[in-house]
Amino acid sequence: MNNIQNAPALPLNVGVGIKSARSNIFTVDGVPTQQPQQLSIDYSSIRGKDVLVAPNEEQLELLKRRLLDRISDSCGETIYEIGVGEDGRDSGLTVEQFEASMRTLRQLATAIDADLVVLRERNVEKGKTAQLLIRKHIDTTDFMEIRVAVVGNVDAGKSTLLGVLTHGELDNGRGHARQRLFRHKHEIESGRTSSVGNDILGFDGVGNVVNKPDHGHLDWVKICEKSSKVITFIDLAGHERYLKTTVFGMTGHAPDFGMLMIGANAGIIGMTKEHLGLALALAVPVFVVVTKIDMCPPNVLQDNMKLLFKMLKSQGCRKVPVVVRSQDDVVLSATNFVSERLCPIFQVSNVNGDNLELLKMFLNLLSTRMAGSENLPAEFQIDDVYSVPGVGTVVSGTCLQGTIKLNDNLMLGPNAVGTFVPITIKSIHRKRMNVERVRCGQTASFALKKIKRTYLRKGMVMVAPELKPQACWEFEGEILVLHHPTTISARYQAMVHCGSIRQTASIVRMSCDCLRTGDKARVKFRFIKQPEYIRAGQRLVFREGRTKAVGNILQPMPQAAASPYRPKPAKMQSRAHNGSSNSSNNQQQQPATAAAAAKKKKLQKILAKLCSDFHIHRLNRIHL
Ligand SMILES: Nc1nc2c(ncn2[C@@H]2O[C@H](COP(=O)(O)OP(=O)(O)OP(=O)(O)O)[C@@H](O)[C@H]2O)c(=O)[nH]1
Repeated sequence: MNNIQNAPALPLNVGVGIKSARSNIFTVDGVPTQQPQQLSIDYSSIRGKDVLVAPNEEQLELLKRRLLDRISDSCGETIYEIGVGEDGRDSGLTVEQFEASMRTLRQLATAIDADLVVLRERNVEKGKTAQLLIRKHIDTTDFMEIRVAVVGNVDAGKSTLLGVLTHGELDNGRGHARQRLFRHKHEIESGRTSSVGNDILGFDGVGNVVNKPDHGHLDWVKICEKSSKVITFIDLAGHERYLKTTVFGMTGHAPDFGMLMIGANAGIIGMTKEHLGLALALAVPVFVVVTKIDMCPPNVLQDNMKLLFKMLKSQGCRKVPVVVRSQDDVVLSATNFVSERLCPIFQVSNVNGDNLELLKMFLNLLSTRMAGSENLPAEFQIDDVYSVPGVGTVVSGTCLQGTIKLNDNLMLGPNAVGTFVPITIKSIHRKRMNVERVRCGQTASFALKKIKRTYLRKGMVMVAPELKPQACWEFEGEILVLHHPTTISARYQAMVHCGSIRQTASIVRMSCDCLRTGDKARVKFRFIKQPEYIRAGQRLVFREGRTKAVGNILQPMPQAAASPYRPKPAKMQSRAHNGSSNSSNNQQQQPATAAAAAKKKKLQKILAKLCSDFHIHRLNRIHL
């Protein structure tokens, strides 16, 4: 079985001078900038493996700038490798050089007000190297935020693992740990998650868990105040019945990573492949957690691991699976995880706690994928709307770009006719904590001034006025059909999930006559109910029952007008039916219209009877 040591070598995104996953635009104060002249900082004098041993004043200043830059690039922390040169070759320091380098790095960390933790020390041919986590102190109202979507089949142990991680108490194997996470009575009774849940796990500057439940309850504000990094778990339902909600959790809640849970004894069953496919389609990097290893016979575990490896390595996934067994493996997999190809696998038990520490260490090292667009105009997608007594209308969601501050004026929309209205931000909460601003990649709730709850819906956005937002009835996208029993042709209707938008759309035209499983096409869609705010490049999922297509938006079409005409949906077409789409559409339209007319007549009859029974005359005015 593969261990991380046997996995193909992947480039590390750490180390002095080794390029970070995101583009580096260097600045004097470590804040990312778009100004090209700042790129001219010459770092050539700090490229050597022994630069930290005895740097001069100038080198020290450059090292500090470089460190600040890397920290701001990763939104608050970086993993630094000492004893490795810029080119990655010729690594290793003598014991004295290593000690001197550590002293310099500690000095630098103090100078920039950061914590430093040694993650991994290694003896290589020419001496010693180490990887260290440098995490900047941030004030009590700020913290780094990583969102992890928790997916997997029913009974894989998702809610249980989250209960164990966030409450620090092991499970009894009969559902004890998950009880605190359920939000509805029917969930407690059935033991099944049906909604999108949020649970948080906080880490301090040196990576210790700060969650301290008080009589089984977690105080989110206290956790956030003590945390440098907060992991938000988006707990999703495993049952097929709730797939629509699970898809919404994966698209609307903008997760940075996916945690695919698999029961060791059950293996890859039910919705496991479906959920993995969804994460892959949305380009969300996935790691796997195999639970229940305490109750699984070794031969069953081995067989299921073989199948898991086979699935991850298959053409559709193209992942490099690695089993994480030690702290070294954790550091290696966390630092290479952004490459999206690596798929770390943890084997844990929620009952006896096996390997849970490795999983926590891994979670502590994850860094956000949504960074670097703080200076752009603000864009916030709404995934939920509430009416809070004494506060008013509250919306929650994710800031996709820019920064939003208290009393900012933004444009909210689109409404049913595609317009946006100006609104003012009254107050901001992050994880139930009052804050003054929210940056890209962070989730938040806003209390809005002078707006009714009924005006709002999931899928709306709040954007900076300079973006001049426009709503679209139509857009062009490129889709790949993952599954359809027969063929898809023009006028086919299905649900489009795109960000927090969830609306039925109809295919207006396609670049080919019909689409079958595995086919790719350029397709023009039209929303059925109302126009939406969409952007080019957004990922989308197009599904109806077992039919599933994935793709991305190529071109929003804000100029397309609303039409009173709604195309009749095209139901599944038979395989034999491959002729010209136009003629076939006409043939189909007649029975569809006839059926609609018959339905209307029947409804009119019922209505007339109701009116005469109850002596109501005004009902006659209702148009069917
Ligand atoms: N022995 C053992 N039992 C476990 C472990 N993890 C979870 N369980 C048990 O497995 C059962 C199902 O766990 P859940 O956490 O409800 O599973 P789920 O994946 O959240 O299920 P849905 O919410 O329906 O999607 C519960 O009775 C848990 O006590 C484990 O590591 N070992």
